[in-house]
Amino acid sequence: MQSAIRILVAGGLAFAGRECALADPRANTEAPAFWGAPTVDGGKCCGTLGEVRENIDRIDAALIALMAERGRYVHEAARFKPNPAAVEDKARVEAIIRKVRRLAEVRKLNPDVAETTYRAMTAGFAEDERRVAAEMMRHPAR
Ligand SMILES: C=C(O[C@@H]1C=C(C(=O)O)C=C[C@H]1O)C(=O)O
Repeated sequence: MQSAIRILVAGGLAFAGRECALADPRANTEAPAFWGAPTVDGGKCCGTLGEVRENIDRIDAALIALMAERGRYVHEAARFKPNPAAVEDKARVEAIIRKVRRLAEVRKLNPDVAETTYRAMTAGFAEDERRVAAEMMRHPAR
């Protein structure tokens, strides 16, 4: 009796797993869309989740290049701070947040996404700048 129950449960789980695999787009990035029509590039994109992700990967590479350039200026900013405790500038961060929210609106990007990203980014950059400032204090090259 118990083994019959075990077989039924195992069969049910296997069936549910198969259903999930069929419905789960992560299992097949070449499957057609479930809903709607393509919205990007004048309706040319995208036919598959794979195509969506190729574009996201291309944009991520460009964003990282821009972040690296931003990072070089953040390191430069450390030269104008007397010590690591003086690195963080909350008023400047709030001004940046207001600016990027406005820019996002113009570009039809959800301003909340811009704000969340920039709060994380400026916190990360400030941490990095503190490390650079501490290094400068240890080895002043004047
Ligand atoms: C780069 C600076 O230092 C820190 C990093 C900031 C940033 O990532 O934009 C902004 C303000 C500071 O917290 C700066 O003071 O401008």
